[in-house]
Amino acid sequence: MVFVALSQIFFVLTSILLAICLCLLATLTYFWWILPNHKLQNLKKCGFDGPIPSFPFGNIKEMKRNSSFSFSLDITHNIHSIVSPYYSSWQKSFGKVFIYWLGVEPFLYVADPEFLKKMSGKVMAKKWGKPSVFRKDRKAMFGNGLAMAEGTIWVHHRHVIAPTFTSINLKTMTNMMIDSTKKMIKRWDSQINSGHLELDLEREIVATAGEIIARASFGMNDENGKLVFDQLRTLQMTLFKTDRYVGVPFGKFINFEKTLEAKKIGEQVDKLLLSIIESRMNSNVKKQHEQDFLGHLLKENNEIDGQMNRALTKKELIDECKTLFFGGYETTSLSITWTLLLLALHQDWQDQLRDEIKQVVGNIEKLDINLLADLKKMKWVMNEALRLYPPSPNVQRQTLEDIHIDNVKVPKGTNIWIDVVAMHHDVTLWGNDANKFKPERFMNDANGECNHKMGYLPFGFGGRACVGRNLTFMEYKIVLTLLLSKFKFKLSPSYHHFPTIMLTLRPSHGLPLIVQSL
Ligand code: HEM
Repeated sequence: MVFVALSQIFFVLTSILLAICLCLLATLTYFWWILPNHKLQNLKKCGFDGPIPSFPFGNIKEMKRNSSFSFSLDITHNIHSIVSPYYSSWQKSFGKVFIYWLGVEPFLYVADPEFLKKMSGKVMAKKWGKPSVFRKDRKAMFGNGLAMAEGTIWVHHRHVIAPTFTSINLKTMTNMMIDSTKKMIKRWDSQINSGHLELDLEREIVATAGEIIARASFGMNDENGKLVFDQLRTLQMTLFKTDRYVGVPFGKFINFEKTLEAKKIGEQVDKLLLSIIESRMNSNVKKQHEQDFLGHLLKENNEIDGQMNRALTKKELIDECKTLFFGGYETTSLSITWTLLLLALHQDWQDQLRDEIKQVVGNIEKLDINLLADLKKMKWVMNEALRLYPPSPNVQRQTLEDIHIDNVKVPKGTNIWIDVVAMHHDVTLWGNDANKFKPERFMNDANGECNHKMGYLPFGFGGRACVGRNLTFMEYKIVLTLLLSKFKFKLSPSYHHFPTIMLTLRPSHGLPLIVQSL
C-alpha cells in the first residue's frame, strides 16, 4: 500500500519535473533559436545582408579570430582595418550597411552617413533605445543613468542633467582641473629631475582625468569619494579587460568569476555613493559641495521641494554619478592622450600651439580661463585628434519602433551599431588625405570639410548627443595649455602603435613619450 502511494508520488513529481524541463527547453529554444532566426529572416526580407551567424556565438568567433591578427608595425593613422578588421572585411562583401550577430543578438552595422541621416531624421531622441544586451551587461557601471535610460525616463533625466553643464557651473570646476593638472606636472618634474625622461603619458593622463571627473561628479575630498574613484576604476577593468561574450546565451558563465566580482564591486560603489549622498543631504555645509554635479543636482532637488518634477531619487542620483564618471573619464583622457601622440609626431604643430598659447593666454601661472575660447588652433587639433582617434569609436542605439527608409524597413527592436571610426577614415567622405593629420581642415568648417554632415560624429548625434562635451573642451584646453607651456614631447622608441577598442579606443601598450622640461 505504502509502496504504491510512494511510487505514485514519485511518478507525479517526475512528471512535474519533466514538464518544467520541457517548458524551460521550449522557452530557451524560443528565445535563442526561433526568435533570432525569425529576426534574421525578417531582416533579410527587409533587404539586409551580412555574414552568416552560427549558434550560439553569432559572428563573435570570427571577430575574435580576426582581431588576433590586427597589428601594425608602422605608425599609420589608417586604423580602421587594425581596430576592426572584421567590419572592414565585411564592408568589402556587404557594403556600409549590413547585419552581423553578437551571440543571438542581431546588430545593424551602419557606416553610411546618408543612411544614418535618413534613419535619424525619422526618430525623435526619446524614441531611441539602447541595446538591451548592453543595458544588462553594463548595469553595474551605468545602472539606468542617462546613457542607458530610454523613453520618458531618459527625457526626465536629460532635462535634469543637461542644465548642470552650463558654462557658469563648468567655470566653478576649472580650479580643480588646474589643481589636478598641476599636481601631475609636479610629479613629472620630480621624475624628470631624477633622470626619468620617458613617461607613460596614457597612464598619467588617465589618472589625472579620472581624478578630475570624479571630483567634478561627486567630489573626492573625503575618504569615501577616493574609495568610490578606486572602485569605479576596478569595476571597469573587471568588466572590460576580460574576454567577453555579450549576447551569447549563458555568456556570463564563460567568465562567471569576473561577472560576480563586477556585480559585487558595483554594489559596493552604490553603497559608498549612497553614503556620500545621504551625508550631503544631512550636511549643514551644503555650499562647499555645490561645485560638483552631485551638488548641483541635490541643489535642484532641494529648491523644488513639493514639486518633484525635476528631482531625482537617491538610486537615480547614484546611477547618474556613475554615468558621468564613466561617460567622461576615459573619453576625455583619451582625447588628450591621442593628441599628445599626434603632437609628438608633428613637432611643427606642437610649436604652433605653444606660440598660440603665449599669444592668447600669456601668463599661465594666473590662467584666465575666459581666454581659452580663443585658442583656435588648439580646437582644430582637438577636432582632428577626435576624428583620427575617436575615443568613443562607435555609437549604439536600438529602434523602439519600425523605421522606414526609402523602401527598406528597420524593424522595431533592431540594435544599431554605428561605426564612427569607419566614417572618420572614409576617403569618399574626407578625400584622399583622410588618414593624414591635417588640423587645418577644421579652420573654416566645424565639420572638417567632410562632404557629409553626418560623417563626423565624435560626440554622437541628435538629441542623444554627448551631454558632457563642453566639460571636455574646457578640460582639454586647460590640461594642454599647462602641459605644452611646461614640456616638449617626443615619441619614445619604445612606443608601439596598437590602437585597440576596449569600449573606448585606446593605445594597447600605453603612450611612452620622452618628456623634456622647457
Ligand atoms: C572626448 C570626450 C567625450 C567623447 C568623445 C564622448 C562621446 C560620447 C558619445 C559618442 C556619446 C553617445 C551619443 C549618442 O548616442 O549619440 C556620449 C554620450 C554621453 N556622454 Fe559623452 N563623450 C565625452 C565626454 C563626456 C563627458 C566629459 C561626460 C560627463 C562628464 C559625458 C557624459 C555623457 C553622457 C551622460 C552621455 C549620454 C547622453 C544621453 O544619452 O542623453 N561625456 N558621449
